[in-house]
Amino acid sequence: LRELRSGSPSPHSSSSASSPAPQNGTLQRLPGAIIIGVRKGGTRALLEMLNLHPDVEVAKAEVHYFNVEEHFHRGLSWYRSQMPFTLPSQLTVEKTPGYFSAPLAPARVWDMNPAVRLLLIVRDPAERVVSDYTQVLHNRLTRHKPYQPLEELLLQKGHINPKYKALQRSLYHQHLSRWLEVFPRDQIHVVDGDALIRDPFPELKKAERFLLLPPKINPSNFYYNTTKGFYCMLTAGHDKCLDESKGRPHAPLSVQAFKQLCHYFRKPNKLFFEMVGRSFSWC
Ligand SMILES: Nc1ncnc2c1ncn2[C@@H]1O[C@H](COP(=O)(O)OS(=O)(=O)O)[C@@H](OP(=O)(O)O)[C@H]1O
Repeated sequence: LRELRSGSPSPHSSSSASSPAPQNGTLQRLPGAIIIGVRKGGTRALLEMLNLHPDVEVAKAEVHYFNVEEHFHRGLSWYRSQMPFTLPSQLTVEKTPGYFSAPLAPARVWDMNPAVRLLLIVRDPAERVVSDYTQVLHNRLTRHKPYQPLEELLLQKGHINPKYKALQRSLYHQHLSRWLEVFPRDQIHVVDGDALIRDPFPELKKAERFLLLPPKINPSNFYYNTTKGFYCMLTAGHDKCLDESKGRPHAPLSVQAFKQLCHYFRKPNKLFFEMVGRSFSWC
């Protein structure tokens, strides 16, 4: 438990677990838990909701340490400097959805701390593709860059184009198998992102248990915001919804193309269900 809380590095890593600059008895510590993905799975919602717990402090921005070479080569002291200040009893959590599909990330995370707890939040992979495209589209429109319609990227001569990056990011079994080459299954907790949208509290309870945290998150920490169309958070009189980049209207896709997408994911989903030992009611 102590190792989990302090995020102690493995004997192979060169730096110590906490920064040398204390602030009111607090230090910056390596994370004891990381939300590794998936992109557009609900990683921000999960991080902010875990942050409701008094024993949890989170890195506000995505750190991209294990998946971006330039960051990784800055070393663990740089990584630690991106973390919040915490007391020894608190758990530091960071989220970078890009870790999940980054080939070198599993071994690098293990080298940092083989006892680190990993959270993976998944969502219907077909919906995730549309969400992923919608985000890229939004970024391109904001920068006045040209863009292709989703259907053009997704289909080639009427068939699913397996080279489309957003599609590949939804092949959860492929990415998870790399993590399972390095980490034992029980060190990776799978969160149902669709369930988190419908009713966050039960998913948060399970995550709390997995992280060995005392049960402090309550149903009263959540309320459904009809304007936002999502659950928002309430703590100590503060009301917090995620920003407008979360829960955007999705880009249009024909019913036929969406059906093809669902069909395409049938086999990969089955492999993923076998890997995690549970199934999800995806399209
Ligand atoms: N409570 C609450 N409020 C708002 N949004 C919520 C919430 N819970 C889950 N979600 C879903 O989170 C999706 C975005 O996922 P991520 O945060 O992982 O996206 S990102 O990869 O960091 O860009 C986002 O996906 P889209 O709806 O496709 O935008 C949301 O559906």
